[in-house]
Amino acid sequence: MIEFLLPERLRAKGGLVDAAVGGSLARGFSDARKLLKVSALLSAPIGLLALLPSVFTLEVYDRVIYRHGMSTLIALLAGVAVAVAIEWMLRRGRSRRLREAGASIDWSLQGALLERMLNQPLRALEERTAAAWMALFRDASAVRVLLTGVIVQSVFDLPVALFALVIIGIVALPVLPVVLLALLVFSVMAWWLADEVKSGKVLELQRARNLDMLTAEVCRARESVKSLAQQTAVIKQWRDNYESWLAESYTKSGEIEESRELSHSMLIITSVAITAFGALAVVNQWMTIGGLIAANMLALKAISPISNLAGAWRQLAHSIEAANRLRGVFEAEVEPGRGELEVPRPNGRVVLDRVTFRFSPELDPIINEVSLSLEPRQFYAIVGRNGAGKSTLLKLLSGLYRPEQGRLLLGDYDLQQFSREETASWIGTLSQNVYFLDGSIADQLRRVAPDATDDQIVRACQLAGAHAFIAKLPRGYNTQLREGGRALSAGERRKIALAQVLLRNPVVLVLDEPTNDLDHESELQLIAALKSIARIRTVLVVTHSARMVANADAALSVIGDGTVLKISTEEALATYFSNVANAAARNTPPAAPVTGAAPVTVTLPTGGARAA
Ligand SMILES: Nc1ncnc2c1ncn2[C@@H]1O[C@H](COP(=O)(O)OP(=O)(O)OP(=O)(O)O)[C@@H](O)[C@H]1O
Repeated sequence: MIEFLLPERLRAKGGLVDAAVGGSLARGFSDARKLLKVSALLSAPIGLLALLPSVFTLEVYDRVIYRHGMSTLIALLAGVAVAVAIEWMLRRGRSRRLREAGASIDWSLQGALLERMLNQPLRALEERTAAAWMALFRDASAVRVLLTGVIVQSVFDLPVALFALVIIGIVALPVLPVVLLALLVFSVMAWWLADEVKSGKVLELQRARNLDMLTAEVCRARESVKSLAQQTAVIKQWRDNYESWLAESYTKSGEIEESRELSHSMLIITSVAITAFGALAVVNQWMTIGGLIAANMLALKAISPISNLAGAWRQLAHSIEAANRLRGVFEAEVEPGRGELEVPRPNGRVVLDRVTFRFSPELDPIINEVSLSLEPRQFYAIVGRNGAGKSTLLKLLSGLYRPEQGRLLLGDYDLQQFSREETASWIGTLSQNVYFLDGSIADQLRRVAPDATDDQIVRACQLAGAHAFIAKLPRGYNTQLREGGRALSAGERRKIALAQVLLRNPVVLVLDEPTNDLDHESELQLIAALKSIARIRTVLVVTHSARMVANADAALSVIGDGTVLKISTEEALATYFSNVANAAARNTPPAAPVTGAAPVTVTLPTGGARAA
């Protein structure tokens, strides 16, 4: 079983990130392995010492009681006291090492899982729900429990069973066959109960996982549930899931209780059988009465590791399942790590060379053999109907999605060779969904550009239109954001996110519907800022805003059948914005290029205003 958990099995091939993840995993597991070895070694003397009370009983009956050996009793008591003290110390040492091994496995596995998860391509991240990703972290705990919990301790105690049998053979040979028979029955019973390990799945735990995931979803969607008054449907769905889990759990608990009761009865039967056979043997003087009592105690020691293992099958099956799921994540492909050489900063030309992309093999391509060349110092609007594929195209252009076929070039470089950090430092992406990790506004900005000066941060916020509202907050840049920034308005969140993008001073700016949630004045300011940035950078904006399109240099029309056309902004306006066309038909001027907005001087935050 431990074979599943070796770091070599959890490590995927090649790449710097792999080496880093594999390295920390291997270190954590190798530390744990050393500690487990010491614990296993300590288990031998602990097991031997644990048998002493039986030997003590034997000696008390056979020597002290029958021969009135008071000095023997004192010597035995002294010996037992020393043995108990030593055993206590050894047990403490073993528990400490098992605890440390658990901590080492937890630390390395959870850390490596997080690293591995965040280094997977965005598509792989999207394929599991957030709740499913969280469940994987609980899987890491299940692996730790397997390696340091009751199962390992029972395995460590198996040699004790052997020692106990040897002593029974010496002091109570006639009852040995009874004990061996009992061991056989317990082993068969343990195997019979191991159906979950044999089938490789624990239905109850699967249902518990589903219930956990649904609960997490409900907590996340609480606002939508409330605003759409979906409580009744949600509560029903949750109760159905709960009942499905409860039914399985109830049945399983029943089976476990039955097996526990059966074990209990079997132990009594074993003890009665040993006593009965032993009595006959004592009467026939084949063994002593002390041997009989000791044999009863030793039989319990021999049987308990097997019966403990039988009770731990469910945990074992769960841990094996968890390890397999984790192995799937560790074997999945990750994005390349940072290159060995720092290459010159690319210019802002973006080339799509016969690029095809689809979400899964059975679906039609969203982008089909598209070739495009987007030039630096240009402002492109990307337009198209809902669901046409604009955001998908943008994710391809920003390196978040990788083409199934074809190449994506930034300047002279094929984008596939770069790490996410390198790509993000050149292509700044503002996605449709803005989410902030817990921390102050300043923390959010520093997280993306740790070396930025205060002045650069403030300038990026000014450029993004965020500084004015941040300045008015009672705690300004120290305002704490929680749960993605719920305390801010959607427009405010978008402005801070734009400031994060600008702080990285990218050569290409890729923005997905940046004017969503912005008021009229903010939209005008943003358009003016983007126009200024486009004098030195490449700017690509997915938009439904006629005003934004009117101010772009060119438009890309995403048709929705896999093709993308490069068209003029006039065509884009005429085709996609019926309000503009209608306005034109009514002889009213279409949305004019921004002239009234306050002029914005663009000095990019890091490195100043550089030509692309
Ligand atoms: N993760 C995904 N898995 C499968 N299909 C997806 C996924 N994301 C998007 N799609 C599908 O791809 C198509 C294009 O989606 P995309 O988000 O690119 O559209 P869009 O043009 O940006 O739309 P909108 O204007 O509404 O934002 C849609 O039909 C959508 O259902």
